[in-house]
Amino acid sequence: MEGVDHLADERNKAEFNVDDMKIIWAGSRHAFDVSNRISRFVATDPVFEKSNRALMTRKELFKNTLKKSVYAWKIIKELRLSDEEGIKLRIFMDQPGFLDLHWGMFVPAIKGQGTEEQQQKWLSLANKMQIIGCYAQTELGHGSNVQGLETTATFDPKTDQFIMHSPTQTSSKWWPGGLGKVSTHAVVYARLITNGKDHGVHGFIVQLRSLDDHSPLPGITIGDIGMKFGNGAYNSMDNGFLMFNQFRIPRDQMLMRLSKVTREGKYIASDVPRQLVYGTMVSVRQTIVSKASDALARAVCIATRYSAVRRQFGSENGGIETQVIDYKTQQNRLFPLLASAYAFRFVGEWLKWLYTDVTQRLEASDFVTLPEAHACTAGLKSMTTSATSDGIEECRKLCGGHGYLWCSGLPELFAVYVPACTYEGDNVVLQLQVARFLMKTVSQLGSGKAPAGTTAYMGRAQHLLQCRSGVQKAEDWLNPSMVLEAFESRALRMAITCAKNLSKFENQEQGFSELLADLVEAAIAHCQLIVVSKFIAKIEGEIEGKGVKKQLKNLCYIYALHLLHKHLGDFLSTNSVTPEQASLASHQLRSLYSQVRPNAVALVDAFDYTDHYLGSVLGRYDGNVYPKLFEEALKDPLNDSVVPDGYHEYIRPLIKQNFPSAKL
Ligand SMILES: CC/C=C\C/C=C\C/C=C\C/C=C\C/C=C\C/C=C\C=C\C(=O)SCCNC(=O)CCNC(=O)[C@H](O)C(C)(C)COP(=O)(O)OP(=O)(O)OC[C@H]1O[C@@H](n2cnc3c(N)ncnc32)[C@H](O)[C@@H]1OP(=O)(O)O
Ligand SMILES: Cc1cc2nc3c(=O)[nH]c(=O)nc-3n(C[C@H](O)[C@H](O)[C@H](O)COP(=O)(O)OP(=O)(O)OC[C@H]3O[C@@H](n4cnc5c(N)ncnc54)[C@H](O)[C@@H]3O)c2cc1C
Repeated sequence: MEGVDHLADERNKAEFNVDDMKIIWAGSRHAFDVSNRISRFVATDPVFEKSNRALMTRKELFKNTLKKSVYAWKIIKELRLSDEEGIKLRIFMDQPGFLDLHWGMFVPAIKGQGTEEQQQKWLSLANKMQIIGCYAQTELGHGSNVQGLETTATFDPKTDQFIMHSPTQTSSKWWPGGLGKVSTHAVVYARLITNGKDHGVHGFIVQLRSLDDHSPLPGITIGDIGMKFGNGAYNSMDNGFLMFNQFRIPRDQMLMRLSKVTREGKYIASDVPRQLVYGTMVSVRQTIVSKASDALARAVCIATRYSAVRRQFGSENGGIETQVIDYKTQQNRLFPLLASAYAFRFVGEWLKWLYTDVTQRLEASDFVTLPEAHACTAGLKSMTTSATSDGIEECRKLCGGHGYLWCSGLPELFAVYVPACTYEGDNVVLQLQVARFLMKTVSQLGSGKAPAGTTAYMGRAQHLLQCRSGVQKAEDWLNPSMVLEAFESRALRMAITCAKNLSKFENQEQGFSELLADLVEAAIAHCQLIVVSKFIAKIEGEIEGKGVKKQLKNLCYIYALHLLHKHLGDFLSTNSVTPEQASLASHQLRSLYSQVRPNAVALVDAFDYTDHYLGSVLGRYDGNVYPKLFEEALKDPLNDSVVPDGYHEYIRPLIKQNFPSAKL
């Protein structure tokens, strides 16, 4: 029934004020207002219609993305939207495209690595979108191993230019978003060579296409790398390839904030760590964590609303059947994902703070917290994107058969989201960076240098290696210090075991290679501890709103205890908990599920997503699922005619068995 709220009963059950929770989810009243206003604006503007994109050809989809992106930019300029509003507009537009890379990587790379002069020149063009840029780092042969990139930038002192060259097929740039068809410029990462000496990978601003007719400049071969996973989905993006044939750029287009090449060809390295050349990746990894909570929340919102609408079994005497959300199995799969969405939100907020702090320190030439910022952004990017990808797929299964329909919104969400496990650093490669950081921290224990920040717990190694969990009854698992201690002792013991095993090898690098799998597990345990501890810090802080804190506490303990349950092997093998304590945790978890159940729909309403953004018949706000599924089915082009195209050619001859005789 149109206009009826089929989920009204669910909403009436809520034991907290949803509007207050919306503010907590958004981060502040101001952030909520911006998000709410921009999402409604996008939802009502026909240019941002997206329901038809799965049926578009690649070319149509690409052109449609251009149209939306340019329209978004026009709105940003005409309405004088702030940066915050502009970012929200792009998010709610919900179609990956060149704007993401221009604003998300090209501009930040110039800001982070360009001199004041370079920033003035290039940012004034980029900020007005008079040039469009992308981030060209990955090559056909190397992505993870940035030091293995092959593209060269050789200084020619005669002409005061760099010669950009792709010496092999594998040195072709391959993957950069926006490169294939749109970008006029790129920040290109290449090996800097002066006087025959290789100084490693540096960034260069390179013009790729004519600003008059968009044709590639002579010496440049460029194109799109082809279709990617899923219909619609990430195929709106022109990920590209690029080869240079002795292509020349002026010397002042090397990004020279971190190191310089003089007119004479002298290389001057500054005294800042060389890793700052990777700074753009660190900044994007930080934003990806908040985006993980967004994507997971979308999937969970769809699965929760649909689970409340969907009924199967349990009818007595022809009465009403059971809502599938009432099955404990459904709750055991769904509620930890709901809790994870909130957990990633709060750790994302904290990571933003950490990133801002390290940026300010770097400006004051304080590099002390850089390794921790790198480890946290890498590890949390890895952990949250892996959990979110798995979570979206789980939500699809939670919606049964209808979850597999395109109009559930879940297949496309998965297809767009899953490459997050790969871009900005393969998730395993990133956890290995965390593992290196942990091994270094462990090796310094007892040296008088106290571990700080997220590894401060390692400073209590003596206690954490010996302690036994004090949990005696199920409710003890609602005690923050008991939960934290279990996670800390598990993480520390896993790290120390790795360090001990490493020390058995004469050659540390060989040992590291042998122990890769264990090291990744230890890194994940450390990252999960960070997320749990930041959630606990959140619920221990001031939280306004009727009943809000209680809900967040429930979600926090669901998050922690489901991890304990999922990684029980780690907790038991490190003696961080006993089997009896683990079974008390399962008991507590079931009780928490019962407390969340009446609040589940309201907890996903707090995300404040519009039906446009969700793009899901199953997740509609009004729960009016079945008539809308029919409407969607009838829109399919196969239903344009009752008798399908091909009937006379194939079906009729088959039925009548009168096809021409086959010849061998
Ligand atoms: C109007 C519209 C408005 C707005 C639009 C707005 C917003 C959009 C915003 C953002 C976009 C958001 C989401 C993205 C969406 C889509 C995706 C699109 C783009 C994707 C782009 C990419 O993928 S770019 C390419 C990414 N590539 C990688 O990530 C490569 C991964 N590899 C590496 O990072 C490194 O090579 C390595 C870290 C794995 C190893 O490096 P190496 O130099 O070999 O290092 P080691 O020898 O191992 O270590 C040396 C020491 O250096 C330390 N280290 C390494 N990296 C860093 C670092 N980054 N920072 C600090 N320190 C670092 C390392 O730990 C070692 O330390 P030691 O102490 O041990 O010596
Ligand atoms: C949708 C999308 C958008 C992208 N956009 C951009 C962009 O805009 N700009 C850009 O420059 N790049 C971009 N990329 C490229 C991306 O950054 C790389 O694909 C990514 O960094 C992974 O590198 P790779 O492809 O070389 O993977 P590989 O490193 O080849 O990984 C293959 C396998 O090897 C494993 N592996 C690799 N090294 C190790 C190791 N040391 N130890 C253990 N296991 C290892 C990995 O875990 C993985 O299982 C994009 C990629 C995608 C999918």
